[in-house]
Amino acid sequence: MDLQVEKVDKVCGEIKAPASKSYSHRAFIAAALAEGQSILRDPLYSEDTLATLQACEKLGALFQRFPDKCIVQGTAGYIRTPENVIDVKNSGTSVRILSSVAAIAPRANYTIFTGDESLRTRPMQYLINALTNLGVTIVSSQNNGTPPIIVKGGFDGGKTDIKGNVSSQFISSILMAAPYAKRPVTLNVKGKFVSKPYVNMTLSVISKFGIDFEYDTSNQPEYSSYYIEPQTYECTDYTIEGDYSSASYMIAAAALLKSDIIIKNLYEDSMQGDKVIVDIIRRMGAEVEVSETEIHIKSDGNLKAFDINLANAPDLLPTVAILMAAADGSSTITGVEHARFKETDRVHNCAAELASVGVDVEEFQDGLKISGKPTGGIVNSYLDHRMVMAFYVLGLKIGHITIQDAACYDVSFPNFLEVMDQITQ
Ligand SMILES: O=C(O)C1=C[C@@H](OP(=O)(O)O)[C@@H](O)[C@H](O)C1
Ligand SMILES: C=C(OP(=O)(O)O)C(=O)O
Repeated sequence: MDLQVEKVDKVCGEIKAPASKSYSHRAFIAAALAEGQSILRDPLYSEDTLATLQACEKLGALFQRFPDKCIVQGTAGYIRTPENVIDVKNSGTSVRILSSVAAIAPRANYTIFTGDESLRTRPMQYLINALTNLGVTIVSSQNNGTPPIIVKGGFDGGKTDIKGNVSSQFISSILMAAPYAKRPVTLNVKGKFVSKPYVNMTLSVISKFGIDFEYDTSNQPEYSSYYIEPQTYECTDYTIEGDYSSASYMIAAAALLKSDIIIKNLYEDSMQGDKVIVDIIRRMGAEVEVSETEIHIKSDGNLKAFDINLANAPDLLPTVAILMAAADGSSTITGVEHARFKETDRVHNCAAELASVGVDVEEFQDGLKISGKPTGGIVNSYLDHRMVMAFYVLGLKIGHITIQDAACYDVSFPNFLEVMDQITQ
């Protein structure tokens, strides 16, 4: 499906941000690992989070899905080996976190994870190495460090190191499965630690499900250390907060256009790194009032250039790139080399597609230098949900944008188009 986007004048209304993708993945997995019945309130049912939910069902948990909640009968860690391979489609979070989880299945059985063409390029080697040191048998089927991944049951535990510069999902993965290792697990994250807020989100979820852990981050940037002893996840009643990454498209539209909009379900004390989008639009010139559970944005649509490091918020790269393209002057994004290993190489593809709509862009290894002015044109989405949603917002500002292969916003934000229609009427 191609999307034709035309200019609109203003953004207004009151809207609820969709539920967090990252918290939904973690809540589904923690509930699947818990003893007893958990209630997960306001979860996100998108293509990615459903990939995790269905994988957890194949590993033995029972899910009853309702629009506003999900009731999960957990496995208490006694997971079973699926009858067939598990296809997690486009979801990096699923393949990364569930690879460690599959290792707690009974010994001698194998779980196989695969996914779509993009997923089969996602790096896994650091996780494979770190789990191997913990007594797990795990291989990349083609021996090239990417999925398909084959995991044998059996997670001994012990001590392992991992480099933190490629994906925090490797660290979240080991932390989520560690309580069911035979022995305590010590995980040292070495060197640069990108996307760290996501690891803090993992710790927050496992702690809500009764898991105790210790950590020491005082030696950063050399290393950060995590320690978890054998224990059982407890069922709980857990509410999933709104998603700043998904909301970033509404927030960006509000900053770029004349606006007066309230976005609910965004928590002021959220641990999400992508919360920085609020500071970004403020620095660019929008007026933002933040209260405990919502934000109120007003803008005249004129934005100033600025520079930012997005190492802790890589999913904002496409959103911030289009904001910069519409701003006056020249702006720079740094710290996002790891965004090259997402659904697509987002550093390169953002540069290519901004150039194709008339923007001056310079690409470097860890970021982009961007100076306006976009004129419009045809945008290749590379089947990447965030490229679709970001360029859609740019289209609302400048008009005359056609986005190819645009249906993939389903991956994280199934009602994206309805929500955008609602606020631009
Ligand atoms: O753990 C998570 O939920 C995520 C971690 C981030 O990945 P990296 O840690 O690979 O940067 C982020 O890009 C992804 O969308 C979700
Ligand atoms: C990178 C993303 O997700 P994942 O790693 O789960 O595929 C994303 O949602 O932008």
